[in-house]
Formats: sequence, C-alpha cells, structure tokens
Amino acid sequence: MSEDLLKLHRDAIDQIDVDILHLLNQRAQHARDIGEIKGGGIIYRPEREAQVLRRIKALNPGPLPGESVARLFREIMSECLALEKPLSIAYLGPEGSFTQLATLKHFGHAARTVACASIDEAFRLVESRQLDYVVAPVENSTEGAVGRTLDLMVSTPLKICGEVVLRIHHHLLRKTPAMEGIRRVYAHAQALAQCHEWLNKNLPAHVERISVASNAEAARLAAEDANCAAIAGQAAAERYSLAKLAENIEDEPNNTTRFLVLGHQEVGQTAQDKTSIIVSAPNRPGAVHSLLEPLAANGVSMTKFESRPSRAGLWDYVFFIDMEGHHSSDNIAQALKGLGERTSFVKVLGAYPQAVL
Ligand SMILES: O=C(O)C(=O)C[C@]1(C(=O)O)C=C[C@@H](O)C=C1
Repeated sequence: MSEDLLKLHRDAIDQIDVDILHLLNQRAQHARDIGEIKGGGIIYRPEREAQVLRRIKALNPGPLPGESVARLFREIMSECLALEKPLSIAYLGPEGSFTQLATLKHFGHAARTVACASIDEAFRLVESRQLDYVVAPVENSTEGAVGRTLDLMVSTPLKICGEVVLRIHHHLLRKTPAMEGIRRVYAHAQALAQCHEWLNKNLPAHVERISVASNAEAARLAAEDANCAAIAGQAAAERYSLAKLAENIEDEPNNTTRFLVLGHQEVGQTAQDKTSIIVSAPNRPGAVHSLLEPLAANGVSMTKFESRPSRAGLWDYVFFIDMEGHHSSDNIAQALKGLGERTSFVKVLGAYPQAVL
C-alpha cells in the first residue's frame, strides 16, 4: 500500500466533503426560503419530491448505484423539509414495525414518526389534524389486501398522496440464540401465514403459533419471555435486542408490502402517477363488466382491482381500482365521467406519484 497515494485520496475526500457541506447548506437555505414563500401553506410536496428523486436517478453517472443516490437525496430532502416545518406521521406501530420502516423510507429520518395501536387510531389522529400524514399497509404480495385499511378508505376525508413499496424479510427472533426449548411463536397473523411452510419444516409440531396485533408486538413479547420466539423484521430485532435464530424465513422470496400515505392535500401531476378510486356495483350479472368498459374505452391501464363486501347492502360490493396516470389527465377524467354514469358511488381516493424508492 502506498501511503502517499492513500493520503492523496484522503486529502481529495476532505476537500470534496467541505464542498458537499457548503452545497448542502446552500440547498437547505433555498428550502428555507421556499418555506417562507409557502407562508404557512402546505409544505410537503410529494410531486416535487418524486421529480427530484427520479431526476437524480436518471442523471447519476455512478459508480454509486441509482438506488443509493436516491436514498441519500431522500434524507437530504427530509432534512431540508424539516427546516421549513417538521412533519409528524402516524403509523401502525409499535416501534420497529414494517410500517415504521416504510414511513422512514418514504419521509426520511427527519420526520417525527408516531406509533399508533391500530390503523383506525392512525387515521383518526390525521383526520383530526393532530398529526400531518398517516402511513398504512394496504396489500401484501402473498397475503393480499389489508381489509381494515380498505374499509377506512371508504369514509375517510383524507386523500392518498403517496405509496411506498417495501420488501418484507421475516426473521425468527429470540432472547437466547438457541432453537431448543421454544414453546410459543408470536407473530402477526399475516407473518404466520407468510412463513407457514418454514415453520412446518423447522419447528416441532407442539410449538404454539400465536397471532398478535403486529410483528413488533410479537418481538416485545419474545423479549419478555425466554421460552418464546417471534417472527419480525430487522428493525424489531434491533429495537428489542433479540438474537436472530433464522433469517429471511418467508416462504415467498419476493414478499412485498405496499403502503399508502394519506393527508389533507391533493397532489399535482408528475410523469408517472397512479389514481386510486372506489366504485360500488350491485350484485347483478354484467355489473362489473359495465364498470370496466369506460376504463378500456379510454385506454386506462389498471394496476389493481380489488373487491370488498359493501357495508351498505347484503352482497353488494365496492371495488378498489388503481389506474396508471393522474385523474386530471384527459383519459382518466373521461373514464371517471363514464363510471359516474354507470354507478351511484364513485370516490376518487387520490392521485399520487408512483413509488420511486
Ligand atoms: O420544492 C419545494 O417545495 C421544497 O420545499 C423543497 C423540497 C426539497 O428539499 O427539495 C423540500 C420539501 C418538499 O416536499 C419538496 C422539495
């Protein structure tokens, strides 16, 4: 190793760090000035943030990977935004949950995250304006929809202003690093289902599987009782200082959860958006086909079509539809008009940038 060469590079890094420091603070000053111009109005602008991150990824010459530079800029924007006004975000807790990870992935670490005991409570805190935004899980690639979030969307006045997509890795966690003597495994019902095959193969049949409100809650319980294990993610393992007995035990390697971000604002258009709506349909032949017609006729691509029993009438259904594009664009506006002529209930849940990170 040449000491001279090493020093040369380190001196160069020292100089670059000074430049980065100055540039970061210049950027922060501009954000602060923008905050003054907004004058107490809406500070968080998801459309602008998506544009900044997409542009950085597109311009990135490497050798840093695009995903990495986007994550760094995510944190820079998070700090700049906090200078304008710190954001408070309600999420499905407790601390260490996947929803908290999703929240930090989307808003960065300068946001104040508030753990809530239920999805209902998280929505309530934002609806009553005690907190600014809510992050809630909406679907998992193996387990399907999160029913409670969908049900709350029917009546909430909040608008979707973003989505977060998170790869889910489950680990078997315990206070002591040994597989022997486990009597119970705690996990959220969805995590138990997602690791079903692994549990059958690797744990004796007498080990009880107990579903609890969240994976982080499972980790908390396992931290209190050495006879128990928990299925949870990395954040919960760290939060409760648990040993990892087995890593990535999910049966489906591409296990992914999608979360929604909701607040009180409408979001402007970007080059890649989604629009989410709910429509109702009576339980009669051809009703669903009739709903899909205006979408097809206007060349609108659907990314999701999910049905839930409506609370209003026996065997009536509501449909959750996600479409590519912003509802202010011509084809979606026309499709929505067509839908409105065919059903008594159409609710636009929001238009928002497709997940960038
Ligand atoms: O452009 C803005 O409106 C800003 O406030 C600046 C900024 C940024 O740091 O780039 C910060 C927060 C917003 O959510 C979007 C972007």
